[in-house]
Amino acid sequence: MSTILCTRNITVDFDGFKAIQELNFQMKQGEVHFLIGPNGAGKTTLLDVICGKVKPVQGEVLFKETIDLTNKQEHEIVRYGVGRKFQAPAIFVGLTVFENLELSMKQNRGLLSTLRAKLTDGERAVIGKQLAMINLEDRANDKASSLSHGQKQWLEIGMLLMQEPELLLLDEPVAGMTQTETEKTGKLIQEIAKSRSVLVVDHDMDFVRKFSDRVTVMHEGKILCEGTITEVQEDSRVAEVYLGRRKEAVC
Ligand SMILES: Nc1ncnc2c1ncn2[C@@H]1O[C@H](COP(=O)(O)OP(=O)(O)OP(=O)(O)O)[C@@H](O)[C@H]1O
Repeated sequence: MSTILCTRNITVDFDGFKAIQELNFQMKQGEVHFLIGPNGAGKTTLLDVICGKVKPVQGEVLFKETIDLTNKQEHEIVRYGVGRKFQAPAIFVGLTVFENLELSMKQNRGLLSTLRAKLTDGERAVIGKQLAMINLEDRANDKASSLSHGQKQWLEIGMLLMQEPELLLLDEPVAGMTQTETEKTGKLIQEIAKSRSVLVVDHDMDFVRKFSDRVTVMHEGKILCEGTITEVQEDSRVAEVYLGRRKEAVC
């Protein structure tokens, strides 16, 4: 498997505080890779660096081994094939589920002209396929505002997928979800990873256990250890950094 993403010696400095320190991280193509670690470990900051929201003071981020994302703007990074989902869903609640997906497909037109333009059969089929993937086929014509919390998250994932990213970054995608929604989200991520790579930040250890291919544990801006979830859980350093904070999380 080739490497989809690799960071070399990344350091992020927030006014003298190093949120990430000389970090060398890599993930393989087609992997569901989880980033875990105690609060403040630097997980979200790493996603911010990959998507161009935060610029490191040193190091580089290589996408598909050759594209250096470090000096690219956020919108360019999206075009290169990196999609980022933030914790709060960024959907248009006044539009239908179908329209939200339609809008995501046609970024080069304005909002009104996109909604007035006639879709081709091919485009309808693409949206239909996406609706099935995110389990919202029967909600296509409902306003996004009427969806449950979990369904809104899936809709946003569907919107990101309309851009055909090769790497999808998900920040705590199951936060606030019911057990059933969490389970469906895990299955959706596994389905996505059949054709793309997915990097997920999450605290829900049952979720990580069930759906990760590989796990990286971060602590104080560095990588503490990496491996399968079983390997990571057996590492005494991991138990140590969680002690007194979320001991139960690694047991
Ligand atoms: N814009 C910023 N300015 C200053 N400090 C920041 C900024 N963003 C993050 N930090 C600090 O950097 C550290 C890493 O934050 P980050 O959000 O990446 O951690 P995290 O591992 O995602 O934590 P959590 O699990 O709580 O979300 C924290 O100490 C945080 O307070």
